[in-house]
Amino acid sequence: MTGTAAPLLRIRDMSKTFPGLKALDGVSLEVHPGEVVAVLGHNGSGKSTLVKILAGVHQADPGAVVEVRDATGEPVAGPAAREGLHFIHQDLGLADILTTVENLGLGATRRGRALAPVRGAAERRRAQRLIARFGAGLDVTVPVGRLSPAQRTIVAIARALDGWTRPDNVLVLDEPTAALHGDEVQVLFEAIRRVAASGAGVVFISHRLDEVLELADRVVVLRDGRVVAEQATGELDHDTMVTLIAGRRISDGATADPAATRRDAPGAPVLTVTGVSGAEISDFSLQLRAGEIVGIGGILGSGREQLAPMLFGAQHRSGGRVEVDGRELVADDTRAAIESGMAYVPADRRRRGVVMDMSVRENLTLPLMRPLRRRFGRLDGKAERAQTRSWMRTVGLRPPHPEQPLKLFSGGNQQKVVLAKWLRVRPRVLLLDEPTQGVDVGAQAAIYELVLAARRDGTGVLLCSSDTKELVSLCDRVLVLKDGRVVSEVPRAALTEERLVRDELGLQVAGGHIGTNGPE
Ligand SMILES: Nc1ncnc2c1ncn2[C@@H]1O[C@H](COP(=O)(O)OP(=O)(O)OP(=O)(O)O)[C@@H](O)[C@H]1O
Repeated sequence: MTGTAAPLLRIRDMSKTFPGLKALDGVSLEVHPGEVVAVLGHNGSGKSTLVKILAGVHQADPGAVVEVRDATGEPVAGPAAREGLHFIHQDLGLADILTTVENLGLGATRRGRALAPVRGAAERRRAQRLIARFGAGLDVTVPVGRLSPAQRTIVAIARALDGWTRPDNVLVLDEPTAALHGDEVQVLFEAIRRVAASGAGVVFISHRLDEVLELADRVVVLRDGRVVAEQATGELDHDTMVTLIAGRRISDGATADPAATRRDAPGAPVLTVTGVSGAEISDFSLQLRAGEIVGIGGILGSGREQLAPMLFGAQHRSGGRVEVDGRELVADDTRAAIESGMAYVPADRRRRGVVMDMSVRENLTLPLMRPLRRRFGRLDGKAERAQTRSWMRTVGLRPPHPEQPLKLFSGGNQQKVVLAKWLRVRPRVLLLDEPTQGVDVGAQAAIYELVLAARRDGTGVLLCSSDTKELVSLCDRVLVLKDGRVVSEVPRAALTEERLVRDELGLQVAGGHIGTNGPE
């Protein structure tokens, strides 16, 4: 709905200059009551910077105007204006060492109950109720740092909505669905629609264009910090949005066909997993061959999120065997896994993928220095810099500044560095967890190309993804997990999104509508 009422939020002429870079350049934007406005743009286009300025994390350059009004059109000033804006940031802003109960308690703190002690059972029940609204059953008493990315997203959403006080507020969500499965996304969308229907305004940032088409009334497209388009969603389709974001026509990579890029039939087994068990995983077995991409699908809690870290040794496994090229790996030993030729690109890049204070060059070089060593063990700086430049071009890093610490890059650009870092070592086995989470359509296509190239080189790829479109695009076959066990194996010929969703949810074939996707 695009109301004619006065906007709840009006931004005019917002710019932001970081040293050597103009991240925002004269951005203007309005959000009306009941309206969902999507802000789109390539990685590094300035979306998060805009959100961080609204949240008071960064200060805009002089001259910017931000007006917050209530439903009667009256301007709201000072702290009340800030209280009228609620945020879910890309990094979720949770305290990892605190439990869900305590993180939700922090929400209470903001609303003036700072000194109220966390009242054991009552607070726990309140936390469980809030979380249950999002269809998630999670242990609200363990530190949030031990939850999966999707579970943490749900805690952040519950916290933002718990802080909701008035219908004329504005909810700002920066890529809230990046770690969520389709089913969980629908739960979130229902919550967002309820918020908008009550008269609030919503700003929604996402790279998932189908979701934008489904949820948003209007899109505002940023390119290199400027607004380059503003249009009602009803006038747009997927391809037009891709073109507006990239500034040119590109494929979004969703049509990648692994069969077309196959060099040979898959080779010898590179990864053999037998009867592996651990948290949320029971008796998992798999044989992954050289030059094969095997997908792992499953909803939140299916075990999908635990599998890759468990095989890599980053998460405890209580039984079973993992062999790379026929050699057994010691459980829970990531160093042994790396030495065996295994590489792992985690979903949660901020915590496990990279060293944020190090530069792009250092992060890229870190896992494999041997080829760059010269006499007396010194690194060949020239070769290192050339290699860094080449990888930056390959993944389209923006801005192309090899010496800049990783923490100063946008989320999507950080993801590109994590991927490049592990592809550089040419692993035997590549474990990918949500590899395109948070990356823009152009980078997604580039990442798919890199994964297919790794496979052509004989790498065995295990692709764990909540994105069924991604699994269908890339995989030779997909194993679907449910309640920690493999419930189906879908070969390439039978691979469709509908089939995967059906298996992931454990749905029965109903009236021939679902599951009529050809032979197995
Ligand atoms: N603290 C900072 N210092 C220097 N540059 C920064 C800082 N924060 C962000 N930038 C730069 O500002 C630009 C905009 O980043 P921003 O995080 O807003 O992008 P984004 O559109 O949210 O990208 P993504 O889709 O990858 O999340 C990027 O080039 C980024 O490297």
